[in-house]
Amino acid sequence: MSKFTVIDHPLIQHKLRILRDKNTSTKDFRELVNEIATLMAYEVSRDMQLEDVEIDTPVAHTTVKQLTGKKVAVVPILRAGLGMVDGVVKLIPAARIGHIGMYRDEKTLEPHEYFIKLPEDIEKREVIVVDPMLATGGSAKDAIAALKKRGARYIKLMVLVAAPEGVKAVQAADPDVDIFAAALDDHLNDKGYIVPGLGDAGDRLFGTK
Ligand SMILES: O=c1ccn([C@@H]2O[C@H](COP(=O)(O)O)[C@@H](O)[C@H]2O)c(=O)[nH]1
Ligand SMILES: O=P(O)(O)OP(=O)(O)O
Ligand SMILES: [Mg+2]
Repeated sequence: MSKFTVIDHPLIQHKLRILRDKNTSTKDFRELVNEIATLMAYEVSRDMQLEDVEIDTPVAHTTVKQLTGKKVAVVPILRAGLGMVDGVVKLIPAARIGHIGMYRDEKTLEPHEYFIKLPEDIEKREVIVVDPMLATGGSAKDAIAALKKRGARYIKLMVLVAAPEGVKAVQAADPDVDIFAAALDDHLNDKGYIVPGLGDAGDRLFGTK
């Protein structure tokens, strides 16, 4: 089974507290989503490979570490995942960006894919799928399936708020995909919203409701 990690750093928890508040403005919501994504990316990239290289400091010749290994692709699930991209790219500036457009049918809660565009060499890259909310898990599972169909092999899922139902669903479907969240909430309500959650992340990010 894949790993599920809650990154509960105090700064992340504090920023998430503001994000959840229904009175937080669209502007602040956007900024906070990016800030939390940056802080989470630090932990999500912890297992990146390093190699030894020799350099000269102004004082001595020495052996130090530098990044090696797989390059990264960040793949937001549209729309809401877009809000996390800049935050991750701030830490991993060479990352390529793919996009997967997905909306949830409000009644059935089934995800529907409407757009996909990925870096050509996606099979060689470590892929970080980003979406603020993991609710039923349907959107994440379909996004991961679409990535695997196109050859992606090294996939991580990074969300802000997860519901137990979504974690269970992704772990069952994709035991090779580690999941990182800033919080594990209580449950889903009958409309498929995470409780307590933060509402519809896409609408709050883009001010569409
Ligand atoms: O509280 C919520 C729950 C869901 N969303 C949006 O839906 C998808 C994830 O839903 P799944 O049921 O896991 O497919 C996610 O992309 C969000 O955009 C939400 O905003 N708030
Ligand atoms: O998953 P949805 O339907 O909430 O999509 P969006 O992220 O566009 O709000
Ligand atoms: Mg939405």
